[in-house]
Amino acid sequence: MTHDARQAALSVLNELDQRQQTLDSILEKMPALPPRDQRLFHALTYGVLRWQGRLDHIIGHFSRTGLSKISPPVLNILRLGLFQMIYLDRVPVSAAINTAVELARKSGAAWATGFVNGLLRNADRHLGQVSFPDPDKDPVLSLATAQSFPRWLVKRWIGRLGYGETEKLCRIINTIPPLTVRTNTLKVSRETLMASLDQAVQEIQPTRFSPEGLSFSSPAGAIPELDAFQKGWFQVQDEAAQMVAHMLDPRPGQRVLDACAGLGGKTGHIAQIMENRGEILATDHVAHKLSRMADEMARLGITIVKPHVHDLHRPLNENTVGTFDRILLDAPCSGLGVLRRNPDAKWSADKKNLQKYQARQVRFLSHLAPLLAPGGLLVYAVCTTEPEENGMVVRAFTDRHPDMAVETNPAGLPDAARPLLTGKGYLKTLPHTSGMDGFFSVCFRRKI
Ligand SMILES: C[S@@+](CC[C@H](N)C(=O)[O-])C[C@H]1O[C@@H](n2cnc3c(N)ncnc32)[C@H](O)[C@@H]1O
Repeated sequence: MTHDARQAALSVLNELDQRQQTLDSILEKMPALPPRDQRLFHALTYGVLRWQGRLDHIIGHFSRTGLSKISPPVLNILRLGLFQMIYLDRVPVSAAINTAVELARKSGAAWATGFVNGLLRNADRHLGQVSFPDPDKDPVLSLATAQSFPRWLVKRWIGRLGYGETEKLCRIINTIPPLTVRTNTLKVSRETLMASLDQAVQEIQPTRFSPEGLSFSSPAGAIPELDAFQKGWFQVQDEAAQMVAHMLDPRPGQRVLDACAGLGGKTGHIAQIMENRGEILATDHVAHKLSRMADEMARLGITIVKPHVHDLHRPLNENTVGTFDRILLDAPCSGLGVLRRNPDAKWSADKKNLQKYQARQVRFLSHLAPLLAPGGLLVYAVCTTEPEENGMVVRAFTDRHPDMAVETNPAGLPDAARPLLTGKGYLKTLPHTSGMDGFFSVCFRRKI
């Protein structure tokens, strides 16, 4: 991978076009660039993915060749150039165009150099002439184009939330999300952590709903380089995600199953609420995630977590793993509530198939229910607010498992977060109403 920020961003965008990996998984494998290049790389990659739909509309206005006929790498070069011209004040227009032309030259297609140069110079002179679809004539197309979202998603949101709210939601998803961390209360208090981070970050403040959270902007360096991180004083976690372990209400000394533990964001939180006493079986079907999770637990000073590779398409064997007082299913989902952090997911056609996610979630819940001790609690959480993955999963699950009842007033939830509960006991967050990621969680109690 090159050290040049623009070339690196282009490589990542081209790799995403192969549709086999997510942005997160590509970035994980990428060596870090020098800090200044890293910031520009980040701004370019995330910015282009956020604004891709709008950028394409503008490119379409100035191109005589239809977008589908432009080769994907050249289209990405145009998007990168245009993005810098429109959204990055600190990059002079001439630099945006010249570096795009240079990328085209290096791409090997001789014709592309003149095409990129001509189109971007034309766009610079006549940007004001680009018109956008009229919201009165076609609200879906208008919002989808202006705010850069796929039409199917805007149509679904306007149908459910109305035009005005959908516009607010789209606007906030296109902003850079706050950095939020959760204090590791096994090692430090939120106040001490806040004081220790004060010099290294800007605009630091305690979170409103979570008792352990802090949000801030502009850290001086990469998060893993901060002294407080190296001491294991916090984990990076959005405030909405910080609600989930509280919904589960784990107690010291209990047996807990974290069934989709991944890299251990919720596992660490559960362990700290349990005061690092008891046992957490942390399962996932990806072994290397669990080995990173184990390193993460060591950093946090947590000793009660046992990683266990398991594919939840099969039930866990009760004779081997036993029963649990608490079970968390932080389920794989469409992720449509976290598009602000994962803008590449906007453009994944796979996300349309919500029935596929729903069927998997109901199946996983059904495999976990028999492992819950009578009177025990099971939390189902997803980072999406689409009904197919929220209430419809709850109904399908409780229809099949009449012994499981929704806790309408979960005892572990902090008082400050109670206003986020619906009358049915669902905890729902949306970025445009609370500033948090779009999350859904619900707590079931086993009656017998
Ligand atoms: C939402 S993520 C979990 C995030 C994690 N709980 C956290 O807080 O950091 C969902 C997890 O489900 C896992 N997963 C997906 N399919 C699975 C399966 N068939 N069996 C077990 N785990 C699965 C994924 O590897 C992923 O880590």
